[in-house]
Amino acid sequence: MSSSPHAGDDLIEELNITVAVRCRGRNEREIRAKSSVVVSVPDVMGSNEVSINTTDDVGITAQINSKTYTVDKVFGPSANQSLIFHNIAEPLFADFIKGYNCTVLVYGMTSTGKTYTMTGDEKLYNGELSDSAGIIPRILFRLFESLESQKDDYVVKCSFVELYNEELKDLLNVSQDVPASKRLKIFESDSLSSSTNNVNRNIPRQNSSSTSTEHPISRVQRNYRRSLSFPGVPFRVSPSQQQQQRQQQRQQQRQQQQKQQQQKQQSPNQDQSTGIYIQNLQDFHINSAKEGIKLLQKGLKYRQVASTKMNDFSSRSHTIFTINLYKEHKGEMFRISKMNLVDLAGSENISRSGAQHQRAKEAGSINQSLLTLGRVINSLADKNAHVPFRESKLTRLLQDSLGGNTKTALIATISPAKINSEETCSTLQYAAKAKNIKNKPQLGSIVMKDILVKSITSELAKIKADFLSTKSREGIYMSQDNYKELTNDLESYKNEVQECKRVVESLTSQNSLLLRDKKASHEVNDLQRIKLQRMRDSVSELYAKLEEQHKREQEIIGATSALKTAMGNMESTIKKFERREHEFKEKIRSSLGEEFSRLKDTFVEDIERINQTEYIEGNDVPDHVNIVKCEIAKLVKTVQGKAETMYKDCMEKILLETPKFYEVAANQISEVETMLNNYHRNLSENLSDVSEEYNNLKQYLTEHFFKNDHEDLLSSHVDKTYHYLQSSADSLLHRFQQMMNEHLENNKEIMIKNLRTATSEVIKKEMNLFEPQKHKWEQSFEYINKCDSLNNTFQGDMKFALSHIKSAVGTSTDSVFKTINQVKDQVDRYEDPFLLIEKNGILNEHFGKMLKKDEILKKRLQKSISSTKEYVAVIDNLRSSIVDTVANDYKTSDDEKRGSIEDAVADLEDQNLLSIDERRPLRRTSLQPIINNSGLRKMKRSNSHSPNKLPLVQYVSTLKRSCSELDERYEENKSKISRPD
Ligand SMILES: Nc1ncnc2c1ncn2[C@@H]1O[C@H](COP(=O)(O)OP(=O)(O)OP(=O)(O)O)[C@@H](O)[C@H]1O
Repeated sequence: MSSSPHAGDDLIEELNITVAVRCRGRNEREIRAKSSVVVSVPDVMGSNEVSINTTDDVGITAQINSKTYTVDKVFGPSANQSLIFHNIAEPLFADFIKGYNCTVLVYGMTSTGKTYTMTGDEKLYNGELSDSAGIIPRILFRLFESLESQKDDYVVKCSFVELYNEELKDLLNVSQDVPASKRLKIFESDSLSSSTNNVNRNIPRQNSSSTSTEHPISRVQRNYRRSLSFPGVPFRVSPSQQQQQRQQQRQQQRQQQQKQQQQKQQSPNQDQSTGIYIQNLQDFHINSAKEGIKLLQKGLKYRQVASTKMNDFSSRSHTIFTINLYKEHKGEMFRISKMNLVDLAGSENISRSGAQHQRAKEAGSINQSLLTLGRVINSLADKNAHVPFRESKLTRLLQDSLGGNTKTALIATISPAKINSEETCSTLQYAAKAKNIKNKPQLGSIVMKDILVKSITSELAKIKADFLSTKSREGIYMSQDNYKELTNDLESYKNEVQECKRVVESLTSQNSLLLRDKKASHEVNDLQRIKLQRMRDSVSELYAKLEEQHKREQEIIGATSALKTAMGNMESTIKKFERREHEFKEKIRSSLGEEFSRLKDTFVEDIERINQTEYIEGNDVPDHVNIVKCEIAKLVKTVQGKAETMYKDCMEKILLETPKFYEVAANQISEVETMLNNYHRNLSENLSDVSEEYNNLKQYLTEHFFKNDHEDLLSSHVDKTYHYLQSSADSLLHRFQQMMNEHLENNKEIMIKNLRTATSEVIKKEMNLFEPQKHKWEQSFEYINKCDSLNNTFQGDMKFALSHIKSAVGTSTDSVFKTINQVKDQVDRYEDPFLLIEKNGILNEHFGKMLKKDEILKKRLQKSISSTKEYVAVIDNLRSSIVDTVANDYKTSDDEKRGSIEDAVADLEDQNLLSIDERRPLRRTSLQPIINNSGLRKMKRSNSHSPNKLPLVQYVSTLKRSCSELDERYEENKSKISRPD
């Protein structure tokens, strides 16, 4: 709904909304995120411009590319609460005291310090505010300071309303299950007057712009139950009291109608506008700042606050703390003014704030209402006919403050960090826009003192009655109904508490689960963000590549079109050249073709003739070669003969020496053989002696050794022993058993002694017999030694003989080698055949002749070839002359055509009309003298200076003349060549 103009507006001065920007320092989150500062503001204050660099540029470029917004005042991170209050709130406060309705709004992204600015630290320390106290507590203190310093009477009331998810809530009167009739509703004063029986409709609304309260008197009457001295403790009213009240109301309505009439007369320009108020919202009387602070604290306790990713204590609702002031005005009247202190919930990027479920719903609602507020600001700034106030409750509530009749100040709070730059830009944009909104501030309405006093008195009377009734019931301090209601309430509260506890428990467990989910989703989000960043990077890279590609394509397209044009030009030129070429070819073919072919044939014939004749005439080289061959053969034969002789000599010598050598060797071998035989015989003899002795020994040993009969000796001894034993036995026979051992013992030694003697005697005898054999045996050893020495001698003799043979063979070998070396030396001493040939006079003579003739032949050939080359060069020259001439002939248009003529000549060459022989390339330089001498050079020169002056016929005749000249020179050369030197 747009604010409609009213009669008398012309008299009211328009005033722009005061817009300030407050930029806090980077908070911990932003520092942790290493998000740079992109907002330029003064440290404290002193400028009205805010710049923000949304690009990645730095330095001067950053300054140039930054966006700048102009507002009324800018406060930096060092601006404290007191400074903000003095600069923004205090001027409005002065107006508020004067009787104007005022509004202070804080607007901005979440966590930028809206609540800090508006409320700050509201607690009291020894009855004093802290430095961090915000605007509301400071205003409350300032208000009572100011009021108490003045003599004027006053009444101060406060209300605190919250707009949460598009639902209004009285933060000072929080009760569960509020009946529908008691719910807060936004009303416009006109609609109220038509839809309700409220006494207010009959009360003159000198200024009905009050947003939270209708006319104070009606408010007093409607909310009579409220205690003035104990705000927040609601009183119940009995039906009889209600009846009584209704009667009083009706009476008062009548009185008010009369007063209204009077007031209209007093202030005809007032009460001209429509107003917004909240039905059922309770306001509480306060007598001091402390009471106000208590109300504020009570309301804040019920405010919707939650922890979000961006702010640990994020306000999830919009709140309006209203101070209503009834200030004595000209004795019997009181002027009503109000101060609306609005703390808006922060706009937030749901994906960044990590809001889910309830938080996301809240954020959606907040964003929606802020969006509407933005649209309202835009419409007002652009002075649109339609302003969408009705699109949200927030804008409806702020209808009087934006473009209405209040004095308004807007504080836009911003973050300096780059991560919030998008939201900061949006906030600044709205702030800058809001600066253009014009309000028409008007003084508040007036109420008669007696009405105010009466309403308060009646309210007090009700309270008093209540007290009296409770007192009369002894011990019961409130009415029975109230008591019952309270008991019921208490029961239901108990149940609710139990219920709540259970809910809290389940919510706590849910919360822990949700927190876990939140953490996980944060991690996922972080990953996604990184991925997104990477993708963004690659997309920007691709864009850059595309850009480059596009540039190249443009270049290629340009080049292609240039080429096409060039091709078109070339094609036309080629066509022209082709036509001219054709004509030229025809001319050349007809006029010069025959001449040149004739000339070419002549030269070819001549060259062949030269080739044939020069090699055949006087070619006696084979004869000389034959002679040389013969001489060489003779020499070879001589050498062979000498070699054979030498070989024969050598072989003869070898044959002579070899038999002698073998004779000596044979003699020596036979000597050795004789010696060998002698030795062998001696050895055999000795060995046969030895073998004989061996045989003898063997025979003895087998036949006689220990086989000699010594019976006599043995029998004598045995007999002796037998007799002795017999005698002993006989003597001892009787005492055999006693004396046997003694006897044997006694005779044992004797027996041994006897046996020993007998044995030694036997051995002695045997040894005597063995002695001759032993002697022979020892002799056989001598034979063996003899044999050995003989053998050694033989070996030595053999060695000697063999070494002799060896030396004899060595001598003969040496002599053979000597002979062979001699032969070799003789062969080596033969003369070098080449030297022989050198010395050979006949050979040398013939060789000389051959070389001489060869020289002559070469010279002749050289001359013939050079002459031929000259002729060919002349032809080449002629050809170029033709080219020049023809080119000159065609030089009528431009020089470029020369190329086509050259091509034509090349074509003629291809057709074999101009070239003599491909295998002999022509050089113009070698024919320079001829060309210089011929008339062609002159002709060429003259042509080059004066094109088109020599007609083709004239040229051909000159050509013919040159040809005949050439013929003459050729004949001359030919005769020179054929003439032998
Ligand atoms: N200028 C400032 N100086 C010191 N601290 C500040 C300032 N501004 C904000 N803060 C601090 O930043 C935190 C967030 O501020 P506050 O709750 O006021 O933000 P908000 O804009 O109200 O956020 P939301 O919209 O989520 O309610 C608080 O702890 C507050 O103390």
